[in-house]
Amino acid sequence: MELPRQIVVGEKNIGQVGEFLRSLSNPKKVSIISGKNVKKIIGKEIDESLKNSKIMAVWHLAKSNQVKETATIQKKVKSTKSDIIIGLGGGRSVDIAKLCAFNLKKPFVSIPTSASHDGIASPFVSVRGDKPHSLVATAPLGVFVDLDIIKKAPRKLLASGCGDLMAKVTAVHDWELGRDKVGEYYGRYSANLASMSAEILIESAENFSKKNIDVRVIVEALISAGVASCIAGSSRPCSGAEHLFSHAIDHLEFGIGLHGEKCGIGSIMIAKLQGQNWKEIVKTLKKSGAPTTAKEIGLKPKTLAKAMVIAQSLRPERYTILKEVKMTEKDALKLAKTTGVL
Ligand SMILES: NC(=O)C1=CN([C@@H]2O[C@H](COP(=O)(O)OP(=O)(O)OC[C@H]3O[C@@H](n4cnc5c(N)ncnc54)[C@H](OP(=O)(O)O)[C@@H]3O)[C@@H](O)[C@H]2O)C=CC1
Ligand SMILES: O=C(CO)COP(=O)(O)O
Ligand SMILES: [Zn+2]
Repeated sequence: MELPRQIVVGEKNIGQVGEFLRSLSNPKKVSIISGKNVKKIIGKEIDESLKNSKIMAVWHLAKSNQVKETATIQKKVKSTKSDIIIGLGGGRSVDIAKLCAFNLKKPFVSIPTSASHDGIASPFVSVRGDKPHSLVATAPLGVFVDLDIIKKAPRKLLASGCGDLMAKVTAVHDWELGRDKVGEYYGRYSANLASMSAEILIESAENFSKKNIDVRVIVEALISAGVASCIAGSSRPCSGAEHLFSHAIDHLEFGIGLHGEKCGIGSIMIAKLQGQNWKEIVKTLKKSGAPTTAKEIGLKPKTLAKAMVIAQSLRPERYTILKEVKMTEKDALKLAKTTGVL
């Protein structure tokens, strides 16, 4: 089992990123994989901090995490002979850096600029191929968070992270089904850790308002969920049928909604199928500013229904509640209507 060695969650601390890297493994040269928006916002501060710590930085800007583009970036990163590979940004940049670091056998450092997903501290990379799935890569050696950057990021990204957290309610339930119905390995500790990340959000969201959202709680819960995956050795505690629903939407029509938005909406419907308290999920998502309807993310009823029908086939080996129901498009539409998703 591989776990992050050092996790720093601070406020207005981006200027200390150079010191953080020095204390971690004293690199001379680092490759930073990021996106153009993120570089524009914090590129200067990072360059300055690294310069002060006498670390040379090479930037690589990624537009997509498609296999071809990732391979091109990896080639460029390799040629720099960097000591550390940093993923700076949302899930896309963090994933690309994680994969490059793994393939090039270099340490990986995660510097999320949005709390939009739980890949921040996990060893997994979501891969876009014929059938979406996650690859085991490397857990980050270090995770460095500046909450001030995350607070200033578009609110939609934070809300997406809340959707990815609500997914743990249904993912852990599916894991229990796998244990009970097909004798699958079930790690109680990692399951409880993942459940706790969702429970903490459910409790905290009671006090959320538009102007007052506890960003630290959300970031810490996402990190804990990633650590739960490290301990489990798979994304099982964090990804169940609600993730399959999200992957199925991407499979049918790429570009709809953010990852966590789709997972959050999926968890409402999957919780209803599981006989869990789906209304509590809706309440928490609403309090967090996350979408609870298909319309809010531009998801058409037809795509929703098809996604629910094909979801389980995308990962047949992972037992979920969808194995226990014979889902038709008509059933899916009914489910979406009874839960207010449509
Ligand atoms: N490995 C894992 O376990 C997981 C991986 N994922 C993967 O992560 C990806 C989704 O991540 P997500 O974060 O939702 O989306 P993206 O990484 O695509 O980020 C969405 C947008 O937000 C921008 N952004 C990020 N931070 C800031 C900021 N502080 N201020 C302004 N803009 C900002 C990005 O800018 P820019 O263009 O500059 O990058 C980008 O345009 C998917 O590819 C998914 O497969 C999701 C969940 C788990
Ligand atoms: O998004 C994830 C966990 O939140 C990763 O899950 P997958 O293994 O389904 O890609
Ligand atoms: Zn997820």
